[in-house]
Amino acid sequence: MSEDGNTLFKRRLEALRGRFDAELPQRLAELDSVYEAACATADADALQQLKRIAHALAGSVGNFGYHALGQSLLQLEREATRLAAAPAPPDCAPLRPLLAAVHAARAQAPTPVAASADSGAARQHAAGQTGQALLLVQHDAASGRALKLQLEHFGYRITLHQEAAGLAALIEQGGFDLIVMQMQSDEGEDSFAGIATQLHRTRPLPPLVFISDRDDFPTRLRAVRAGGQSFLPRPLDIPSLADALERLAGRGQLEPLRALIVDDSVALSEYNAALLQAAGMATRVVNDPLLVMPQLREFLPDLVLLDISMPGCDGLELAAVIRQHPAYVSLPIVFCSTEARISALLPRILQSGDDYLFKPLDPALLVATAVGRAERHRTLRTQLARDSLTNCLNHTHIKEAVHLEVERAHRQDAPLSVAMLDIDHFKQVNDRYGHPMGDRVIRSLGHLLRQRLRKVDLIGRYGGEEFLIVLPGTAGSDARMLCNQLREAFAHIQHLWENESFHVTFSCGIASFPAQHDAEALIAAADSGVYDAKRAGRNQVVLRS
Ligand SMILES: Nc1nc2c(ncn2[C@@H]2O[C@H](COP(=O)(O)OP(=O)(O)OP(=O)(O)O)[C@@H](O)[C@H]2O)c(=O)[nH]1
Repeated sequence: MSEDGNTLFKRRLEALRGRFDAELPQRLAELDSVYEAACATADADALQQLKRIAHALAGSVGNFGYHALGQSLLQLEREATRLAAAPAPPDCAPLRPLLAAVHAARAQAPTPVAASADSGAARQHAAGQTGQALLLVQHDAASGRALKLQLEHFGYRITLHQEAAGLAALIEQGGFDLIVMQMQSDEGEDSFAGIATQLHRTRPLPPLVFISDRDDFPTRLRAVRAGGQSFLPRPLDIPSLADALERLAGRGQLEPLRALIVDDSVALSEYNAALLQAAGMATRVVNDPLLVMPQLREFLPDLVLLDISMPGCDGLELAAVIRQHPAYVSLPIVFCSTEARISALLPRILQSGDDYLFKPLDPALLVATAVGRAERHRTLRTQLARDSLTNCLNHTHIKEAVHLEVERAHRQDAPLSVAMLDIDHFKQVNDRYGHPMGDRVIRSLGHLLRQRLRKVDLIGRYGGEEFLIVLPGTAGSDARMLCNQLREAFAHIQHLWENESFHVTFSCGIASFPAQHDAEALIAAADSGVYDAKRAGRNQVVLRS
């Protein structure tokens, strides 16, 4: 985390503690009054309630620095558990000194809240961004400008640099996500690569791709020694370069991991959310276990962090209900509770959960566990949901995404557009240049869409040479403008085959919610828009009303 990020994070935790401090007197007063009721009625149910409140508080206070208070609450909980299990009407007298100890511990000043969740294991999950910054180092002005233009079609923000002078300073100054560098220039063999080699010895460079006029072993070795992670010989195939850049930047994994936090304590769940957000995760908090199922469906978490002790439905019961749904059979569930409770329930916890953490939660352990589990789940789910040629969602999953987004648009009363893109005269591409070249053209369109669309947009390969994109919050007229930009960018991409280069276009149909009211109607209308665009001459966008 950067200095600023860390300061902001600390401030946020302090603010959460401020809220927790403000709520604490009321929670302790509630404990007192349940204790009074338990004494007056000698009722085991009242003792159970006392136990539950002490347990919930013990789980939260430690995270806000009240360690002595947490310990005294645990002792109170233990004693209440013992008394509630006694066969005779319970005698509350042994609880009085323990309750007094709770109030005494409350008077002790808390220790500062955890400063940072950063640790070796707490890796920042790369944040997504459109328009990655790319440094293009090309000696030859004309080919540099042409390459700049081609890469801009894919959505990269390009800085073109043409001389050895100033190159080291430019790279050292930073701010580039990727570097594409020509190996040879007329200033001498490897003049650029020599600079990269010097820099590479002293610091990590951004992912670096070399382009070379020569393709022999010594040249490739020099590229490796200069820190090059990819090497492409000329004549340069632009989609292959774009593929290499996407692979190096790991764009397939840029969407943040999602954690659903289920805990009846508002303060504790927000605290945990702040820790996970600081580690790059997107979070959603649910304080009422009965509201979890719709949130699972809408938020599609990569992990559920589940408190065990909750009123109405405890964490173990909730996990069992979640597992009844085939879609959530492999969703990681991490339970949280106090050590004594986890130890007692371990067999049941391991039956429906994947891991468990003791409260108060250790921030670094929480982050490491959550990120690690969520990352594995995401990788697995991605492999199942993605089309292997393009790395876009496959047919089933993009259709499912349309259904989910239509539901969301209904709920939020927000616009939504879907667009079907169908490559023009694709049979001719295959017939003339061969099937593998056709595959590369399909991949380049998938790549362009990933680069140019927002993170919230969904991209799927609907059929052979057909893509379906889902644009939440986007009205039809805006979608038409966007698809026309995509259409022009794609039409400008130069595909290279042997010594020939060629261009390909697509036709596009758009349909929007609420004019089309359900997912099937949207897809059908977008499809008929494609049909109209083809009939009108191809390489155009048709918006169906
Ligand atoms: N290379 C490649 N070709 C594919 C793939 N899937 C489908 N195709 C081919 O895509 C072509 C689609 O052809 P058509 O549906 O006749 O349409 P078109 O030639 O694109 O013509 P219009 O859509 O009318 O512009 C067929 O030749 C399919 O074999 C694929 O994964 N890779």
